[in-house]
Amino acid sequence: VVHIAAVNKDRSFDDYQRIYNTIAEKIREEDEYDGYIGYGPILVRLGWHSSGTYDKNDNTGGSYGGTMRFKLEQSDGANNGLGNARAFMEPILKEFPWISHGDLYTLGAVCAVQELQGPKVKWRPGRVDMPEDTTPKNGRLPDAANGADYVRNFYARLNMNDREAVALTGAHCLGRTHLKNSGFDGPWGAASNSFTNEFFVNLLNEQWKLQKNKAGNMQYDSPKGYMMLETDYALVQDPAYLKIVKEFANNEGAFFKEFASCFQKLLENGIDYPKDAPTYVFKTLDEQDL
Ligand code: HEM
Ligand SMILES: Cc1cnc2ccccc2c1N
Repeated sequence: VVHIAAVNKDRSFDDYQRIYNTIAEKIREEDEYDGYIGYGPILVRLGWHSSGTYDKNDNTGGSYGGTMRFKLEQSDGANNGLGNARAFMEPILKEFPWISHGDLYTLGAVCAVQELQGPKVKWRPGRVDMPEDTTPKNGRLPDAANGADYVRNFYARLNMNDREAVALTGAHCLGRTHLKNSGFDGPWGAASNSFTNEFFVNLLNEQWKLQKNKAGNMQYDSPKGYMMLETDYALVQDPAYLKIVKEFANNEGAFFKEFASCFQKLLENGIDYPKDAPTYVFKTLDEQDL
């Protein structure tokens, strides 16, 4: 499968910055969502899950076709709860009908990372909505009840190495698990809407206890009420991963640099960009004094 980015000469940086600003202002406005976590974390998850179906072996899946808009993909249990993120995007699609779903879902994720004080993430337009029958089969998104070998294998399908895998998992500094979505519970109170290297600091510094939660699923809980998935905790069980976790826990800049590059790579997996395709770095609302 080949997905060529469509270069739309009628649209400029300002058009996309306007969509960025609309999303960013809506995140700022609707701050009460999910116990005042806000929509940032779930917008990051929407962009990530739109892209996480990619398979480097046949270049299928990924963000290009915007197939997250179809009910087949939405019915994948791993996507439970993302309807709230899609509902958030509905009015944006109405106001800017010229943007593809793939571009909007990935732009929303980049906007959320930046507005939550994370690193600048480069973004390129050109994804083209594909028909429903191009939707990949369910089952390509990862399952949390696994260890390091599974995690390494899963990320290899997305063409991500150990450093990229650890950096991407660092997005679990944001938001929380919801029993009704995934059968995992928490962190309570400690859920955050600031993009930092806290995930790695907590992983190393907290006392973790593997226990069955009230849905009967295994998760790691800490006395402070934090939680980690088994696939999170795998990052300190595997020596190669552990080395990188320590680096990122001690150097937030190194984490930000790696996240910025592999998040862009994740959102662009499977897409061929013509040499005249533009690359955008959006300004935050703060940088525009908005
Ligand atoms: C092995 C890989 C991964 C697994 C098994 C996994 C699993 C999960 C689970 C079970 C949840 C809770 C969903 C819910 O109950 O609402 C979650 C939430 C989340 N994930 Fe991951 N995840 C993985 C990788 C990633 C990556 C690569 C990113 C982004 C770069 C990411 C970003 C998020 C965010 C931001 C949330 C919070 C969403 C919210 O607060 O509503 N995750 N993840
Ligand atoms: C601290 C922490 C750990 N793991 C998570 C997994 C999914 C979503 C959020 C998480 C989170 N805030």
